[in-house]
Amino acid sequence: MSAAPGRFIALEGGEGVGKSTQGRMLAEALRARGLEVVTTREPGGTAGAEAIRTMLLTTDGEGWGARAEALLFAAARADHVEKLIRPAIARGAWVICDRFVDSSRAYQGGGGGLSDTDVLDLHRIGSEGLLPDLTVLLTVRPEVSAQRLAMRDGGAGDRIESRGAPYHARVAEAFRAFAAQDPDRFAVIDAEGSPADVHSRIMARIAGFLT
Ligand SMILES: Nc1ncnc2c1ncn2[C@@H]1O[C@H](COP(=O)(O)OP(=O)(O)OP(=O)(O)O)[C@@H](O)[C@H]1O
Ligand SMILES: Cc1cn([C@H]2C[C@H](O)[C@@H](COP(=O)(O)O)O2)c(=O)[nH]c1=O
Repeated sequence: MSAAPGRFIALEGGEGVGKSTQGRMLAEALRARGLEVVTTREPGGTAGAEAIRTMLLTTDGEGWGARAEALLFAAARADHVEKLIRPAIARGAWVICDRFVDSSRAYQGGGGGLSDTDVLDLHRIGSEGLLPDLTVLLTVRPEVSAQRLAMRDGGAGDRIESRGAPYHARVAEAFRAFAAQDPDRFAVIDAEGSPADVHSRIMARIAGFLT
């Protein structure tokens, strides 16, 4: 009998919607079933990608133009995919990634103005176009995420989180559009309500991968 296949699940959405919380809960639920689970995040997940994360998100210095920013995210992702994500999937692990290429499409594309074709070209070159088996898009009303962020860290955001409401509205709209274009890959989950409620909604969408 061949080993169960590895799976690649990405959690996506705007700032403070609960991706990290749900990633932890999902990992715990899958480990309880005896599965190997690798949790990781973007930008980051490898030493090189974490170094790029610091360059991208700390508020020192003059910041990056939209194209340089997109290239840096793609470079971080290339290292992450090559060194951590592909090897984990190949040995049969479940990879749960807090953000992946759809964040680049939504932030650098929808928010920053790059075309979706350009963002996907960078992903093709950097990561051979790897896509998650399932992208869980968590959605909440902006006032709910603002309240969660205020409770978590007083709303003190990093360089990208601190961009204004119009930028984040474009990001949210881009995520919605990508999910509508690709309903087989995206599961859009209402992320309002308790963490346990949201977790149950996610587990219901993951069920097909567990049989
Ligand atoms: N369903 C929920 N109800 C209430 N609070 C929540 C819920 N889920 C997460 N939180 C809280 O909201 C805050 C943001 O959650 P979390 O850090 O998981 O979001 P995130 O999407 O990973 O954020 P970021 O975009 O900054 O990475 C945390 O303080 C967390 O404890
Ligand atoms: C992967 C990725 C991320 N971003 C942005 C989104 C957030 O503002 C930060 C990451 O911070 P988090 O607290 O870990 O969510 O980076 C982006 O603009 N493009 C991307 O590809």
